[in-house]
Amino acid sequence: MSVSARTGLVPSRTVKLAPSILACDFSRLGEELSAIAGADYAHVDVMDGAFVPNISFGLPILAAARRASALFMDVHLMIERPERYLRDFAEAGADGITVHVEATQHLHRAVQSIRELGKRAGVTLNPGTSLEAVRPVLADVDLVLVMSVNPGFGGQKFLPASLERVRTLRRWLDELGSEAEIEVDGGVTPANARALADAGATVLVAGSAVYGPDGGAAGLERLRAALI
Ligand SMILES: O=C(CO)[C@H](O)[C@H](O)COP(=O)(O)O
Repeated sequence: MSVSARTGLVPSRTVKLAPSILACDFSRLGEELSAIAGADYAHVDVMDGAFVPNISFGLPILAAARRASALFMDVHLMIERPERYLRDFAEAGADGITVHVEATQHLHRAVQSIRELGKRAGVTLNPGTSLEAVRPVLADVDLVLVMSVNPGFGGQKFLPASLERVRTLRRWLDELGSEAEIEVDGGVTPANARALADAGATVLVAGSAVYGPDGGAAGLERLRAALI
């Protein structure tokens, strides 16, 4: 394994890359998914216009992506009361489903339902929400997603306080002996990818840093290079 140019240390964890299809050209969804075939996950951002001030897409687009690609579909539900739709998203092709702590009154039940559907269960929280909100379910989840922008839009600037949040979560998970992933989403670029990995992130989501304005996913290799 390579030595980090920034820290001089050997990273102990492999970092996965999860391009967000929110930034792709939807008129060419199949090609845009093929362009990221070398990634680890396809990140699928579902927004309802209520939990976040934007509407992205829903079940039919996930089902189309599922038909077009064998990639792991990493579905991030930015919707209110996600428990209403967990089965639908599982049946439409999700491999992992992540719900917001702010969007449900029954977090354990939502996580349990995702696992009962045979899917990887994730929880996430907005940048302004205390990390303590996820602590009660840490032993029961497969992934914690740290939002490093306020959710709702791609192309926003990374919030630097997210790095400390990743470090704290990594400590809490290590104390529990948990193998859960720590995923980071929002404003991830080659300039901050290495620091996030060193802080303990194991999955990096990136939209605008992967997909170019004219399509294609040249940014994927730039991100990978930044992690060497
Ligand atoms: O969840 C999201 C927005 O709510 C997006 O996945 C995220 O913002 C990625 O986009 P970018 O890499 O362009 O910041």
